[in-house]
Amino acid sequence: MSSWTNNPILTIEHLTMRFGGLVAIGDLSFNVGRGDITALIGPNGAGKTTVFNCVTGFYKPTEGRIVMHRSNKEKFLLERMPDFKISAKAKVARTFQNIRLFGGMTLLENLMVAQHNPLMLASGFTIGGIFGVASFHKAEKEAVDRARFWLDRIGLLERADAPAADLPYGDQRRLEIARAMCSGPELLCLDEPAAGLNPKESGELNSLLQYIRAEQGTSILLIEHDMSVVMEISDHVVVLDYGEKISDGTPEEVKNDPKVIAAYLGVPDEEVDLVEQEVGL
Ligand SMILES: Nc1ncnc2c1ncn2[C@@H]1O[C@H](COP(=O)(O)OP(=O)(O)OP(=O)(O)O)[C@@H](O)[C@H]1O
Repeated sequence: MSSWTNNPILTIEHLTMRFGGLVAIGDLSFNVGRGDITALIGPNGAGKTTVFNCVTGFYKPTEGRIVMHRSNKEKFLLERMPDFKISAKAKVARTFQNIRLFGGMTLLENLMVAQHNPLMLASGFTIGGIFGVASFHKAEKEAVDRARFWLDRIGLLERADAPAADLPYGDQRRLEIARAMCSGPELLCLDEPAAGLNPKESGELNSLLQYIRAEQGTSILLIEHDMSVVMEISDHVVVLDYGEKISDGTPEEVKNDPKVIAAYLGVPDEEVDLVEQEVGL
């Protein structure tokens, strides 16, 4: 049986999100398997980013439940939590469609900012930091070590003190993922990580994501339009169209699903065979 049925890390149950009269997500249910790379795909406007915004606390869903099952057996109802707690307690981190690094800060500083919460805690909310309390020094050293580990991992350790804005686009994308990893997530949500990357950068991204899954044990949920990335690295693919799930399975199953082909080609189901013949699929 599949990990998303057997051992889910995230369960989304009957999720609905309305914006006034517009139903962006309608009664959507799916699971994310623990240790899997799960891709959420679908045509433009299908509701993918809205799902991410509900999972990470940027939107409060109109209806439905989103449950995070942490490895220590704790359960969190994400639809009831503010975004900072979703990151700190439920251990869900995300990146955005548009890069949101602090361009004027160095690479190292960007990764230190991601660890602000544990550092504040260790400093007793500033006082301990000012007086040089040992626990703060220890936490600070661990934060620097973690930041350096991830810079090394993405091949940017030598540029630790350079401003983030000076990096090429592909490096900035990987730095964002490294920053999200510095918060120690169990589930990493990535919104179009391969957008705008050239084939070499796309290959580097794939290796990084496979490393995160295999060596760090972090589950990944990603929105992606680049089908080569989706087919190469995902274990599980969920397809949305007009806010509803139209397919859910392995990449192979989804690729051959007539409903998916119809949604992508924009033709009715009954005409799929004809269109496939015409385009040579
Ligand atoms: N804050 C909002 N207010 C009103 N409508 C919204 C809001 N956010 C999203 N929508 C609408 O919800 C629908 C789904 O949008 P969403 O951005 O989730 O789709 P998507 O699948 O991520 O699209 P894309 O692939 O183009 O990023 C769209 O019709 C969009 O216009």
